[in-house]
Amino acid sequence: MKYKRVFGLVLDSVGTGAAPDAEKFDDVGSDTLGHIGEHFAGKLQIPNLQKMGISNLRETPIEGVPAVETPIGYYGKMRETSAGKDSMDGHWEMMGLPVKHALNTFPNGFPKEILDKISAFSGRKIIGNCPESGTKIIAELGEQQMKTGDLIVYTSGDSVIQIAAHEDIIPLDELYKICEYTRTLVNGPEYTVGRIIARPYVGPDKDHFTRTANRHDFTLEPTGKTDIDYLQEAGVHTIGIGKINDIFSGHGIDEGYHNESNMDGMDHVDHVMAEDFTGFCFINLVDFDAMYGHRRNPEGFGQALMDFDKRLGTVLDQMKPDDLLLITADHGNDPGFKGSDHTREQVPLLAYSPSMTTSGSLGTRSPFADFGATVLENFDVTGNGVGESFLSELK
Ligand SMILES: O=P(O)(O)O[C@H]1O[C@H](CO)[C@@H](O)[C@H]1O
Ligand SMILES: [Mn+2]
Ligand SMILES: [Mn+2]
Repeated sequence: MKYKRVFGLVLDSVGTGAAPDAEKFDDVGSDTLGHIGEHFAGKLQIPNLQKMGISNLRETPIEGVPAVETPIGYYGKMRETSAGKDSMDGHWEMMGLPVKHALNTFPNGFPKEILDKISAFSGRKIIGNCPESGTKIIAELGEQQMKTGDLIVYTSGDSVIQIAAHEDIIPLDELYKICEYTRTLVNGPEYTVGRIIARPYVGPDKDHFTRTANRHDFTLEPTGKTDIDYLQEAGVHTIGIGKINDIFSGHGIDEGYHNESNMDGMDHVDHVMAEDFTGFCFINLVDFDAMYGHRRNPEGFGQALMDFDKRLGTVLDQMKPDDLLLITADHGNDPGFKGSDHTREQVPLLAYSPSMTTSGSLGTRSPFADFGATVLENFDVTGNGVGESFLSELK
């Protein structure tokens, strides 16, 4: 059937086991959901994800979350084909635009010419210039920044330039301007970087610094049309909640909401669900990734999943017969794995509508673009042909 409203919910970094190409990323053995389950030793309670089939889609169920006999909808997995494992690659691929060529990463720091330009533009010195976890680098260099006003510039395993600045020392407006300028330096052809990320923080000293929700991602302009563009052009209403607007540089989004947190994001979902519209609502919940995955904190990650699951219960109760909910993730970020980077994993795929009369497996789908192709088919919109719709399997 065709649905009036489609909600596409991305649980940022909630992977479900190493992808077949994990070796290329040094991520063999990663399993975000599996390791969180092991950490909770039977006490992870996610009854709503469970009844949607979160363990049915796995070879080994999440500990404490047995597979159910009859899920309420359809379940499967997706495998990424993009060259990178960052949020941008994952979301673009979901919307029909896999990232074919690897973007620049900077394991040994940034080229001097780029740093010199940022320095000249901002009138500030640059410190950091290495891959590091964002909370560690502000603990190490934040007090120095408070004295000198220098910019903390760092990266990760992803194609990112991140600029951390204490909000009292470098005002937000200035930080955003520096990031916007930095964006112009790495749009290719010599250097092509996925994201410039403003990382503001507050606090009196290294033991009390906390990052704020004023984080802002300046993403590369999509290199082609994505499914959200095709939807918007066809007059289908498009809503972005959370990082979605940033990830697509605002392209294709009619109505956008910035999230302060996962719970705030779910408030936005409740708000949008109460509206009458025909269209696609694309949601990203980033706390799983930014607050727990990169911090390698399985306790916090599991708690965040349980908190989300409660809100998911409310969403399931509010859904109308012609609503479709699709849940997936953009990559893994296993809190039980080495390092602090994303992990190349398969991602869950869950589909539910109150009008479904049967349930079953959607198998393992690739590329992620099958997700967007399904949304396109639902609204009778033609895209670029990447991905295969599973709409007809939902009954
Ligand atoms: O360690 P923090 O600053 O959270 O940064 C992480 O967040 C970035 C974007 O998700 C990743 O590239 C990784 O470096
Ligand atoms: Mn992500
Ligand atoms: Mn991340």
